[in-house]
Amino acid sequence: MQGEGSAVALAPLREIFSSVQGEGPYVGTRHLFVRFAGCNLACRYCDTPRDTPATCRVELVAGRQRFFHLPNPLTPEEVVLLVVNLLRQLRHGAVALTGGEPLLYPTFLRELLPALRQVGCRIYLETNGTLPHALEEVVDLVDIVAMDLKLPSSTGLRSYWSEHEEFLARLEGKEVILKAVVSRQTSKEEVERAGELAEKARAVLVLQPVTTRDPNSRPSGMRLLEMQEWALRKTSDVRLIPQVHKICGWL
Ligand SMILES: C[S@@+](CC[C@H](N)C(=O)[O-])C[C@H]1O[C@@H](n2cnc3c(N)ncnc32)[C@H](O)[C@@H]1O
Ligand SMILES: Nc1nc2[nH]cc(C(=O)O)c2c(=O)[nH]1
Ligand code: SF4
Ligand SMILES: [Mg+2]
Repeated sequence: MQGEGSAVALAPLREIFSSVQGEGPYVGTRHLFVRFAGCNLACRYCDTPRDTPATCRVELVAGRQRFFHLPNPLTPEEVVLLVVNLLRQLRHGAVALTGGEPLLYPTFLRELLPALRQVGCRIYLETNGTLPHALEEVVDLVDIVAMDLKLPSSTGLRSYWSEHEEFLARLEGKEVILKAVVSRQTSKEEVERAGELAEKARAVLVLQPVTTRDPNSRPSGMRLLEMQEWALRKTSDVRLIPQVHKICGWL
């Protein structure tokens, strides 16, 4: 998103806050979350609003869940100042870029990330793995990529296997976490395909049970064990990890 006649990149954000990483192998680590607004997908299970809010809510004191609000869109400089204010208060393992879909804003990220790296924090990118060209623009500026594998059984969308393959091809040498949200309807074929991709990418595969009030969508504990076994026939590191922040009451 470009401002009128300005060279500065702008992006709409939803929130900036300090919390405990609730997903994947870094669960339990303190991360500084920067959540972009807007997404190119519409996963059935998504727990994040799809709109672009008029303002971005920002924590003043890391982790206290007390916010001030800034009008969207923001500039990279503003985001650096807001993030540095929180990083100065408390050690964080990484700045976690999420959304919405952060890779909708590659120009903004190219201006934001070098400044964040200068303050010495690792960059953790949470992404839906469907925008390989946008990834190409920023891959040198991120340290850890947590890439979702979008399974039709849980997203309710078409499959994105070819985009995922193109995306992974650009992640050589990066730390990659593959994450698949699974539901009661997730098939053996989908899980095996996810395992094959993880094996090819030499990445850990996280099977993340969908968080839902719908008992017909929630996979049973036994079904999750079965899914793990299906995936373990294809790759060696398969972990069953729910969204811990929703269990523990963290943002
Ligand atoms: C909100 S998305 C934003 C980043 C990116 N768009 C993506 O999908 O990875 C962040 C993570 O939350 C997960 N997620 C969202 N809603 C969920 C739910 N109801 N149950 C389990 N995981 C969910 C997504 O699968 C993704 O791994
Ligand atoms: N605590 C916490 N951990 C998270 N890991 C990934 C998240 C996301 O929404 O991208 C998330 C989130 O929203 N909160
Ligand atoms: S890609 Fe991520 S942000 Fe977009 S709808 Fe799916 S889960 Fe939500
Ligand atoms: Mg979340």
